[in-house]
Amino acid sequence: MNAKQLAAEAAVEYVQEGMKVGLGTGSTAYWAIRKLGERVAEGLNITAVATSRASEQQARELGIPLVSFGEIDRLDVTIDGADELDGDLQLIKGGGGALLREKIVAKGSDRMIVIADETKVVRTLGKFPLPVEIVPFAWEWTVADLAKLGCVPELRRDGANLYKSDNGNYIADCRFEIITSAPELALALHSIPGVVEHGLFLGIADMAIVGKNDGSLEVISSKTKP
Ligand SMILES: O=C(CO)[C@H](O)[C@H](O)COP(=O)(O)O
Repeated sequence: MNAKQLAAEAAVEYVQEGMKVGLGTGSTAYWAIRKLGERVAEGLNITAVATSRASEQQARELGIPLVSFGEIDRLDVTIDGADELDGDLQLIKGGGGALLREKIVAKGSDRMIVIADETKVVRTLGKFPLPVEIVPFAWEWTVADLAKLGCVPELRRDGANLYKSDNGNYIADCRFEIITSAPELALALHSIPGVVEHGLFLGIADMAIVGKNDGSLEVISSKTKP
């Protein structure tokens, strides 16, 4: 079993009968959805919402019952991957382009469990370019404003075209040398009108389950969330 699958399957053990579950996006979340599908096939009764069209399709194929956001007001748990995480459970997400939906779903969950392999754990965030979802309108100005924050922003591409998120927006991948204060950066990003959301997840994750290549698991718990 690879390290991503190991972490994902350990996280799925936290899902109990009757729970409302947020399904993450990406190659690690894929394994969690797969395992959840197995448990549903064995009789586990849950409902779920997905953070991307890709995860929604996977869940449908596996027979995981999906509900609309109008039918529920909160989720019990969300299981999702990350591009980087530090020891304080600050995350960079959005490598798969789903950061806005992922943040909405994670913030609407009583518990967010991050699943990752050990390569995602860093001392300081910033090596992975920070994904920022921006509206297409006047994107040139938004990208110029992002550059003023000390990064090199690059609009994500999808072959010959600009990449569009499930929400119809662009993603600017912002290359910082290092992110010295993620909370300050988050505030600065939200002050730019064309920014819809950014991939810094601060004070949102409750625990991370990290799979290692030697087959072991490390659990990092939040020091700030009760
Ligand atoms: O934030 C995400 C998608 O928007 C993913 O969780 C993140 O990119 C990690 O992906 P993977 O598990 O494939 O490494």
